[in-house]
Amino acid sequence: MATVQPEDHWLLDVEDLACGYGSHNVVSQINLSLSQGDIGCLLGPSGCGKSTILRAIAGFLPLREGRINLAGQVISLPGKAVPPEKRRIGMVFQDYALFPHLTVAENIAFGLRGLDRAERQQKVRELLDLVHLQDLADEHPYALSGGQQQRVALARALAPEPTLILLDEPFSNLDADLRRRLSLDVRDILKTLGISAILVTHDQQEAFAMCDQVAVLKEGRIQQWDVPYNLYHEPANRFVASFVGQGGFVKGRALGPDSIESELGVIQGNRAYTWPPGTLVDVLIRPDDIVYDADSPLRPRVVEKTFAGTSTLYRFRLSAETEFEALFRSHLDFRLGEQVPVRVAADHLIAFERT
Ligand SMILES: Nc1ncnc2c1ncn2[C@@H]1O[C@H](COP(=O)(O)OP(=O)(O)OP(=O)(O)O)[C@@H](O)[C@H]1O
Repeated sequence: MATVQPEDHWLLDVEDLACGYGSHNVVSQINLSLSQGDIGCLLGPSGCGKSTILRAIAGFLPLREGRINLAGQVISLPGKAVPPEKRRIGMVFQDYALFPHLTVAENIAFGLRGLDRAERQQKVRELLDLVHLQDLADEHPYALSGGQQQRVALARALAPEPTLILLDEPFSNLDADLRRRLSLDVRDILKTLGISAILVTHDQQEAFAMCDQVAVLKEGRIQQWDVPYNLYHEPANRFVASFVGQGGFVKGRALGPDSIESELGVIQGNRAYTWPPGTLVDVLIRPDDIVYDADSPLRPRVVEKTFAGTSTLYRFRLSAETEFEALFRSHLDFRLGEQVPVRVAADHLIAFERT
């Protein structure tokens, strides 16, 4: 298919993609671009279309609109597509999908059919080293833990030296601790090799820890494609603000471009809004925006308390219509019903006009 113009520097460039099943589009107006070596993420609630986009990139689902470019080549257009096996895209799935009758080494060697025996053995050794499974080369998958099986699946996907790796909820069968460690290991491995990847997940901590750019999806549309820091501190809309990170909204009234009057006092930030004074708004309050201050006249009541080891998440009620959360180090220990002096200490002022 046609080669993309040289000025197109993206490794992966998805433009105005729409696709779906049966009569309706499941995703549309999807635009995202990845540089060589970057890890992107599709993050969103169940059914929002994450796997559908991944299938379109892998070549398993035809495009209804738009275009996908990979490494300077157009790989998908409506009615035209490079077949999946010719895309140089590796895939890792939630259920590992290893061949049960093959050993670890044989599973990894599966994708290396073009090489002679010595080259294949050498390559398998390198990959086993990379995923730290040197000692398990002759084991069968059933003798391995979930985390080890997923490392084998990653090594197998990396063996043919793909241009891009697609990871579809690869850690969801693992417990929380292993999930966290393996996601960081996988990031290290991909970064060492300089291989680009797209991760599908509904776990925002995993997305933040592992990815350079994240697309937050809702009902088949990207709400924001951005670096994790901006998603958290500069959410593009109310959905992203609520979906990413913890927190809730408190009613307020604009005093000026960067200050809002609310039941929690006047909240000021580093953002200039264009709305006129008096506009009714909802202000986003993150749990880390609230600090304990013995001198504060603001004394909300504790209505919920979740102990999490080093910290405790409190839910406070200030009035019938104002509740918010706060995260305190756990030595600040308050009882349910207790009134606690707090104040807002936020430098990012995120607010949306009340509709
Ligand atoms: N093969 C299919 N045929 C018809 N509809 C499908 C098919 N696969 C998915 N869908 C529908 O498309 C929508 C998006 O599905 P998709 O699997 O892309 O979502 P997802 O965000 O990956 O969800 P999850 O996190 O639950 O895996 C859903 O409404 C789903 O029911």
